[in-house]
Amino acid sequence: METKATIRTAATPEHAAPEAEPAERLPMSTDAVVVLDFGSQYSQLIARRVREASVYCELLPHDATWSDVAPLRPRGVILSGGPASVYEPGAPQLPAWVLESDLPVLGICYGMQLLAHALGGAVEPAAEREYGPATIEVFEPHPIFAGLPERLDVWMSHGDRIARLPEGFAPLARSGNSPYAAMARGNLIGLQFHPEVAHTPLGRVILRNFLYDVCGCAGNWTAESFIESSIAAIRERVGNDRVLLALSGGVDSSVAAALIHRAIGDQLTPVFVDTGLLREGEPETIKEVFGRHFKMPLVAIDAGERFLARLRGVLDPEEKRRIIGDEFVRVFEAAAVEHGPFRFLAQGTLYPDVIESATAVSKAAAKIKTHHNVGGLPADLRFELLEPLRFLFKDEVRTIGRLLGLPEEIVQRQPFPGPGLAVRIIGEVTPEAVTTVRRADAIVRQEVEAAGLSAELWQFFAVLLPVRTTGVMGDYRTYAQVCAIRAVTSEDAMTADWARVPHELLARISNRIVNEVPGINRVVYDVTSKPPATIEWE
Ligand SMILES: Nc1ncnc2c1ncn2[C@@H]1O[C@H](COP(=O)(O)OP(=O)(O)OP(=O)(O)O)[C@@H](O)[C@H]1O
Ligand SMILES: O=c1[nH]c(=O)c2[nH+]cn([C@@H]3O[C@H](COP(=O)(O)O)[C@@H](O)[C@H]3O)c2[nH]1
Ligand SMILES: NC(=O)CC[C@H](N)C(=O)O
Ligand SMILES: [Mg+2]
Repeated sequence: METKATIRTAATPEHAAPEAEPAERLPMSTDAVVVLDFGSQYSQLIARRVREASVYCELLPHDATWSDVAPLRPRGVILSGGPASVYEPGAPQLPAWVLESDLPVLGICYGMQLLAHALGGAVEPAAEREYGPATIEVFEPHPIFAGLPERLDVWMSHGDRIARLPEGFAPLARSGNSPYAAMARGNLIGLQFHPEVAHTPLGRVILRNFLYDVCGCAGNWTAESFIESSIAAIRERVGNDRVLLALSGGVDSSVAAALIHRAIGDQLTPVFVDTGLLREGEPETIKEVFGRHFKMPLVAIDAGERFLARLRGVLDPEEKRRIIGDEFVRVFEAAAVEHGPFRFLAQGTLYPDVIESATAVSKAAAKIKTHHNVGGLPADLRFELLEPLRFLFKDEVRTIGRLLGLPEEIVQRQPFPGPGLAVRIIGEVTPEAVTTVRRADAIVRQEVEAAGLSAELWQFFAVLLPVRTTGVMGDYRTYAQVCAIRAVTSEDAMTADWARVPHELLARISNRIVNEVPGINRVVYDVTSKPPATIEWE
């Protein structure tokens, strides 16, 4: 379940995400399906829904080859939607292996149109586009609709439609706008609507029908099976060598620590770096909590001055991220001289970090930002990476953490990005700016916790803006900086909504920040969801 042993050399492309070796990802007995990503904004959601149905799956680029896919021994293939039109020149096409493999196929939206196009049907622009809720009428029985009513509320998002079915396909359902809302020929199935989104309320049943009845999956992807197989894989890969674990005290690296420790015991050395960009009280809390719950010695390194020195004068967010990723590794290299030798660097990297950082997962998906622990790693990394959580979503990691016996105070911590306060200071990261945003952040945290809202929110924090505005305090004119408050709800950080927190809470936060934090005279609340914004401002 971790990345393949690759010692990075000068020849390795700069900042490329390390490729994982599929054979290491799951035990022989686990059923898997492949999701081919044609660029839909919902591709990750399909993967999540499949995992929720206890079937292992991976999201692969639409042009993945059979040799990419074969090690997973898939029992079926799901084709995602996508922004292109199949009949346009250059539109992504169906890889030949999909039909040659005789595997069951579920094409969703663009995926359905591709199946139709590849098998001799006709796809054309629809006279009327169909975006939003629709009701379909299922008039032909098929296992994909087993146990479902004849009329189904679904979510549509398409501008093309199938004008003629390919030979041998039967229409299964229609909507007001789509005469072919679903089609099938045996185990080749197409759906014009999106079963993966919450707005298709019975979509999970449709996906389960595909996975269990059409593909014959047993649903044996569970947290317990993951723990067992990763422990075996870690032992085999690490052998008698030693591992340096980058421990932030956050959920992901704490769970990685517990898992790897269970596999290799004291061959593991956790290293916590105080980057000088952490929240108020964080270094102390982490050392204290770690000492209470983990039976391993922790190496703590104070590297605040190094990080701040390298960030001086840097304004560009991606440049900040790259520098921080690089500096982390330099600190680990120095730690290796003192406490090593270490063959492996372990990190709590998760699937969303990988998906959003690089185009390694999806050539059709754009790079949003360089997570310091993925795309921000230097090209000359001297460690092999050990990332046992690299294919997991956050909720899966929390479940695994609980099964490994970690307490709620660790498992429920709000996520905090590795680049820390540096990406919450828009513009240059100066020691003064760090002090200012840290104080404001502490107030946000205290007040949200006092209001009893922390469990409902995914993240809540302060952002310091490089904007000064006029104010009046004690009859004097002030001209000081603006602080933005960000509070979001989310399931997995891939999408998020701004939290509708009580106005009284915002009033208390605003009052305290303006009164207690020198340099800030105005507080604003961020009311943007993700997408179109991201959770962090940089
Ligand atoms: N201050 C730090 N010291 C050592 N390693 C760190 C530090 N900050 C981040 N890392 C490494 O980078 C990885 C990614 O950071 P990230 O914030 O995504 O995960 P996390 O801190 O483990 O969990 P969470 O998302 O809950 O904060 C961590 O899992 C850890 O391996
Ligand atoms: O370890 C990390 N290194 C990073 O470089 C990084 N950037 C964002 N985040 C966290 O990831 C989630 C999604 O954030 P965005 O919506 O801002 O992309 C949110 O939970 C962010 O806090 C990071 N975590
Ligand atoms: N959501 C989709 O997959 C859209 C498919 C195609 N681009 C269309 O507009 O019909
Ligand atoms: Mg963190």
